[in-house]
Formats: sequence, structure tokens, C-alpha cells
Amino acid sequence: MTKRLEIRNLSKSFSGTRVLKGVSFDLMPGEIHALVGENGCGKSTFIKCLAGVHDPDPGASVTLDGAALTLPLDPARALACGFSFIHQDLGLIPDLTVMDNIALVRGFSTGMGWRIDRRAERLRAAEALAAFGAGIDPEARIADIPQADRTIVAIARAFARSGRQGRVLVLDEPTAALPAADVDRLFDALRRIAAQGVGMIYVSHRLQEILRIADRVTAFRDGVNVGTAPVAGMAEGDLVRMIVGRSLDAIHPPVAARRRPAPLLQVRDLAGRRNRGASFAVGQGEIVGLAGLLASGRSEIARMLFGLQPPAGGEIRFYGHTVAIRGPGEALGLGIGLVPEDRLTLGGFREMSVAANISLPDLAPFWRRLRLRAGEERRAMQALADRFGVRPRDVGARFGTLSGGNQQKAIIARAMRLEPRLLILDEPVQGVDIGAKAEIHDLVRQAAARGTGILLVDSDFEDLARLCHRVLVLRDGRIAAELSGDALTRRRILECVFAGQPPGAAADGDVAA
Ligand SMILES: Nc1ncnc2c1ncn2[C@@H]1O[C@H](COP(=O)(O)OP(=O)(O)OP(=O)(O)O)[C@@H](O)[C@H]1O
Repeated sequence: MTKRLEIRNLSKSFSGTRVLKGVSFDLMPGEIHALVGENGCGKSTFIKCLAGVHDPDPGASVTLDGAALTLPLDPARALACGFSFIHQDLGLIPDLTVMDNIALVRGFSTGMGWRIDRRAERLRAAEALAAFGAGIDPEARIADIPQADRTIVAIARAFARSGRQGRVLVLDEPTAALPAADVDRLFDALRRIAAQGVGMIYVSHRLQEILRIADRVTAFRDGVNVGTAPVAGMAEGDLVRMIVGRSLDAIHPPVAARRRPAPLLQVRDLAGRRNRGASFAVGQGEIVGLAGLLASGRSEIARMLFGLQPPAGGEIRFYGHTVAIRGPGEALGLGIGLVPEDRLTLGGFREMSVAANISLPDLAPFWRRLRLRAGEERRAMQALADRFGVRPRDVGARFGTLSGGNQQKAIIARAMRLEPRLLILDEPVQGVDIGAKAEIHDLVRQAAARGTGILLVDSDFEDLARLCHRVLVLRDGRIAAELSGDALTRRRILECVFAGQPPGAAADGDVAA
């Protein structure tokens, strides 16, 4: 069979540094080919070369269905060739309907007098969606449909835009924001698309999902393809060895149960837009998890405690004193740190250096006699970035040039540098590779061992069960369950999160993790 895509000797350098080093890769029609590797190994750069965003170094060749493509590509030509790219930010307009979102990219059908022909539009959208078998209503608003369906609409829109059935679909962490039940729905749609002959490159750090959906997997390490293998018969450990070159079995010891510690944070009847009265406490040195479905109000609690959203009611006590936290400055002043869920808008400053991003909230230690000791600041930030494994090892680099996972590590370094008394982590290992995840978890444990109280929002229930002393399950705006000791298992968290959901929603292996 002719290969759908055959890439040979693909290299890419930035200012003389080679980040892709002669990569070869191939994709068959109808194949789902996972691309894995540690943060910064070059996955996004590889994809951007195919998308025509980056020009590869001379010497590469790309063949599509047996025909050689002239390099470099540009975005319009990549699209015309039948490449479609689905990024984590789907780029849909939530207030518009499904059909308007699709029509926006390929132009509206017009009838007499150039009026938009809604019936024709509806038909075209229904046609574009039919291939996915998801039964999505073209007239539904994007904001009102499940997360998985939004991804499906984004794929239908990408295919509609390329004006022909897509030949290569590239998905970048498509399940990152999906609740558990939605993952299966998306996977069903992906299998249907594959059955029609579309080849897929599927970038993800979620190894369990790769084992479920992919036919083959390729691992990159430091810009080099270190292996391609069929997924059938593989276990998670095999994937880990492919990615990091060794086994990580010993890195995740479960946290021992502990006696109730001295209270640090006490929250009573905290209400917001989603929360209808949450009451809980976090003790010194305690790691408390918050579990729930997407939009269950977990992140809202994080925002209210960090002063990013005023509570609609309730009381927050910190070290026994009632406090009003009117902004992040006041939160920081109290000793509350946050690693936000959305690192792109709330997290880092892309144009500033990595060092400046880490040191920003507190430069005081480096001011002496009215002068900022820049060299000293940079050395201290370098040491910190090294401790958190930020790559590349140059804190003078622009933050925006770091890979997604390394940006996340830098933001965690920034929050932990201030040694907060309460550290709120909202999806801290999202987009972070398996080795770095183990390191971040170790750092969280170490911070707790020094007495920091940790409030952890995480969609990976396995991680919550391993890392936390207690897990609070949010449902319908309230804390529906509290799990600790022997009851604190992934299975039990799943059951509590999905209680009241349709039967089967909490089936084992159904979690977005
Ligand atoms: N525009 C750029 N300028 C300089 N260096 C860059 C640029 N874009 C990427 N890099 C570097 O290229 C390397 C590969 O980054 P890339 O984003 O491809 O990694 P990745 O495998 O996608 O990582 P992640 O899993 O964290 O998303 C990194 O060291 C990154 O800092």
C-alpha cells in the first residue's frame, strides 16, 4: 500500500540550535499514529514544519500519497494538500451555532439577493458532520454541546476548509480538556474517520489513551526519532521505556495516611457562579485534592481563593482569621500561591525571559542600594529552573519559545519559589511529560513535608489517589464526598464523581487520564 505520508531527514534549527535532528516518520492511510516524547523533544516543531509554520532545514523530503512535496510548505499549501490540524484551542466561537462555525471558514451559501440560505447551510453542515456519526445538531450553539462534540465540529470544519476529504489529520492533545465520558465519544468519531482512510498523527502525553486508540507509536527524544512500534500488545511500561529510555516504576510511591494536621485554611459555605456552598479545610502539610467533572466548580474555588473572582457568599479563614481576598496581590501577601489552569492567559509572559517570568512576583531579594542585581537574579533563577528541570537550560531564553510542558514547569517554579503557605495547583501536570510529572509530584510532596498546605485540582484520578491525603469530590456545586485512607482509590473517586450520572459513565477505564 502506498504510504500516506513519508518524511525523511527532517531537521529544524532555531538560531543555530538543532531541535529536530534528521527525523524520519511515516503514516499509512487509515492509521492512527501516536507521537510521544518528553517536553521539548520536538513534537510541536515537527508538526509546525508540516503545517508550514516553520521552514525545515534544507535536506528534508516529504512525500504525500507517493508524490513529493516541494519544501518548505506554507499554511495555505499544507491545507490544499489535505493536511488538517486540530490544536488544543479549537478556535470555535462559542456563541455561534455549529453550522455558522463551519460556514465561517468556507463561506456562507447565499440564495436570491445574496441572503444567506439557512436551509442550504444547515444541509451542508449536516453533510460535513455525517462522517463522524455523532448526531450533532447543526443548529446547536457551540457553548451548549459537549466538549467532545466541539472537537468533532473543529475536525469537520478543518476538513470543510481544506475543500476535500482530509488526508492527514494532526491532533495535538485532543483530550486535554475532555471529561472522562467524552473521551470515548471522541474516540468513536476518530475511529470512523480512520476507517474512511484518513491518516492521523496523534500527539499526547496520556499513555493509557494511546494504548486504546493508536495503531502505532513513535517516540522522539531530544529531536531524534528513537523508535516506532505497533501498539498492539504494549503495556504502559513499554511506552514509558520508549519515551524516557528507562522504567519509572519506583518514582510514584503512594502517600502515607496521616493524622489530622493543624488547620491552615478553613472555608465555609463558599459560593460562586458554580459553587453553591462548599465547606472544607486544608491543614499544614496536607495535600487535599479536588475532584469533579469539568465545570463542577473546581477551578472556581481556586480562583476565589486567589482573589481572581469575588465569592458570592461564604467565609474564608486563614490561620483562624477571617480574610477577604480581593486580588492576587492580597492572596500573595497572605502566602497563597496559584499555578493557574490556563497558563497561556493567566500564566506566563511570552515576550519576557524565562528568568523574568520566574522572578516576577518578588524581585525584592535582588534590589540593593537602589539597584537591581541582574546577574544575581539570573543565577538564582537558573538554579531554580534547573531544580524544576526546565529545558532548554538557558533562563535568558524567551518564555514563548519554550515547549508547552517546559512553560508549565517554569510557572510551577515561580509559584513554589515564594514558599507559599497554601499552594493551589490547578491541573499542574497538564501537557507535562511522564518524567517531569514524577518530578513535579515529588516537589509537591517535598513542599507539603515542609508544611505547605496544598490544594490540588487534577482530572487524573489515579494521580489524585496517589498524591493526596484527602480528596474532596465536587458535584452539583457542593462537596458530595470526602475520601481518605483505604477509601481513597481511583475507582472510588470515579464512582463519587459520576454518582447520579447515566449508568456506565463511571466504567473502569473511562476516565480522561
Ligand atoms: N520559536 C522558537 N525559537 C527557539 N526555540 C524554539 C522555538 N520553538 C521551539 N523551540 C525549542 O525547540 C525545542 C522543541 O520544542 P517543541 O515545542 O517542539 O517540544 P514538544 O515536544 O512539543 O514539547 P511539549 O510536550 O512540552 O509540548 C524546545 O527546546 C523549544 O524550546
